[in-house]
Amino acid sequence: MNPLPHTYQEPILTLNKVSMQFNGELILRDIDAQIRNVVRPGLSQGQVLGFYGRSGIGKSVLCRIMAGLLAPSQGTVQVGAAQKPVLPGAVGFVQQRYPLFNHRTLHDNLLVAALRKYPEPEAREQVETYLERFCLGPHRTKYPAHLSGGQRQRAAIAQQLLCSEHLILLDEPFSGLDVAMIDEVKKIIVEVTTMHELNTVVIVSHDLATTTALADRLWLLGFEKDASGASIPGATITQKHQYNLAEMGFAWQPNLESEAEFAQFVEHLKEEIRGG
Ligand SMILES: Nc1ncnc2c1ncn2[C@@H]1O[C@H](COP(=O)(O)OP(=O)(O)OP(=O)(O)O)[C@@H](O)[C@H]1O
Repeated sequence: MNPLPHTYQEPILTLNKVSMQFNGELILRDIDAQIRNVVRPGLSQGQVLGFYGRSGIGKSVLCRIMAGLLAPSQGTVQVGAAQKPVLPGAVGFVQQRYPLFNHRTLHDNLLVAALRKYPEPEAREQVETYLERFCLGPHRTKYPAHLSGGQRQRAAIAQQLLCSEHLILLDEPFSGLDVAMIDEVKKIIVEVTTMHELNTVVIVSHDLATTTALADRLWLLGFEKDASGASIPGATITQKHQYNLAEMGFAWQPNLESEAEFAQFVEHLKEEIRGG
């Protein structure tokens, strides 16, 4: 497919020789990868990274490292336009259970998050903006236990965006959702990326078609092979497995999922994941 016009500016997330081992077992090895600010003429366009790999390969470990919640054994993670070393709280992390404070209303959950980043009057304004844009206004006085799964998820995404610096990781955002809810979450992700051009969403998912259709870049975590064909310990993201979907013509295209070329690419990804 024909790529849509775009250019790249400053780096937003840089992994520099990141390795991780637990008790002598090498889980991640020498990961060098980067997300840059993508700019489309006349549009406010954030970045969406799809992040894949076989179950148990180290995706959650790398997410915790990218979120500053776990220090790598070696290497560095730099975030933001200033490319500072990541600190806990700088990167939003929406985990599968969408943790919210149960004893606070939806509005107050968002306000607590916003007050971590903004002074009070601005924090309240930001909360109102997010309640409206994520269609949560009518539920503002409800407690988390009284929200639907989709509402909780939207609230958790809003909460993390309110207190983080543009970068947000979503762990399996489509799992366990019906088709209507998947459409809702897709809309929210597009909404997030059009709110600010530095907004960057990292989606960790086993739902390759849905995630790839939303993404402009993919990282695939896998094992490299040695000359004898045996896997080298420690999963990594090779250059070959850092797909630039914008340049391949697979980014920002409407109805991408119904295109034969796209379906073939998703099959290719499945093969690479099986092989890796
Ligand atoms: N704190 C820890 N101590 C020891 N080993 C750990 C620790 N955390 C993770 N691991 C190991 O690291 C490996 C990668 O785990 P991780 O949860 O990152 O996999 P994953 O790719 O996210 O899997 P899934 O897709 O099934 O969620 C596993 O073998 C796991 O047992």
